Amino acid sequence: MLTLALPTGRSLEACTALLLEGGLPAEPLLRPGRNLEFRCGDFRYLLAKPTDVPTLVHYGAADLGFGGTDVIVESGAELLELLDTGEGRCRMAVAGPPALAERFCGHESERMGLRVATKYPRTAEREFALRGIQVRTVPLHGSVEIAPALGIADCILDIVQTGTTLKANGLVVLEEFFPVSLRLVSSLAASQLAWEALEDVTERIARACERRRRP
Ligand SMILES: Nc1ncnc2c1ncn2[C@@H]1O[C@H](COP(=O)(O)OP(=O)(O)OP(=O)(O)O)[C@@H](O)[C@H]1O
Ligand SMILES: O=P(O)(O)OC[C@H]1O[C@H](OP(=O)(O)OP(=O)(O)O)[C@H](O)[C@@H]1O
Repeated sequence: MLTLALPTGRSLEACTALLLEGGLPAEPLLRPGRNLEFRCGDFRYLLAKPTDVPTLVHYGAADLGFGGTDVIVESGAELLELLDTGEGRCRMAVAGPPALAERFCGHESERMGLRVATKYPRTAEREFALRGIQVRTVPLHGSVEIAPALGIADCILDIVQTGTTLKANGLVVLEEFFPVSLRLVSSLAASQLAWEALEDVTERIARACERRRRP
């Protein structure tokens, strides 16, 4: 039996669709109610907060999991990426008031010490450090775009999809760090102990992704 950890929230619908379109038994996920665990044939599904999926996979509570690149990178968990589903595409970007744009065009020293509000403090520290810039993170759990107007941060690091939230809060993209999309990951242990089963599931989901991409 394989255990898959699935993120609740906006990604659950896409995960369920990919499983069903890949021919995996996942019908109960269409009406999950308050249940957090489902068994269907040879599969067991766990519903978890998106940010907890990498942790469940890392600690072996699940063999596989679906997660956005944003939460996977932020978790710091050592996972094996099996597939980029192409769903939930957006980008991890630094944004701020337009007046800050000049500092982002100039030398790194102009960005030193910036206060960055974010749901992704580890990612912020790592990505800015890779660019030779030390920042101070202001950790928040949501509504990050309001932080510069409140005076508690100079800029934000968050995911941007349509840009609607940035625009509504008077912010612009200053720099894009990396693309984000929904990935299928496994633990290193599961990849060694159950490689054939993982490969079969990955291929089925990959075919479902391909069919979705076809016009
Ligand atoms: N605007 C967006 N566009 C595309 N994908 C997004 C967007 N916002 C979040 N995501 C993806 O969805 C995931 C988080 O989903 P969501 O925002 O529903 O989480 P949540 O609110 O913590 O979930 P829950 O409803 O269980 O509390 C992220 O990992 C990201 O990859
Ligand atoms: O570019 P857009 O299409 O506007 O999407 C980006 C917004 O979506 C996500 O927020 P979410 O809806 O999850 O709200 P929260 O993080 O503030 O709770 C993300 O954190 C951005 O705020």
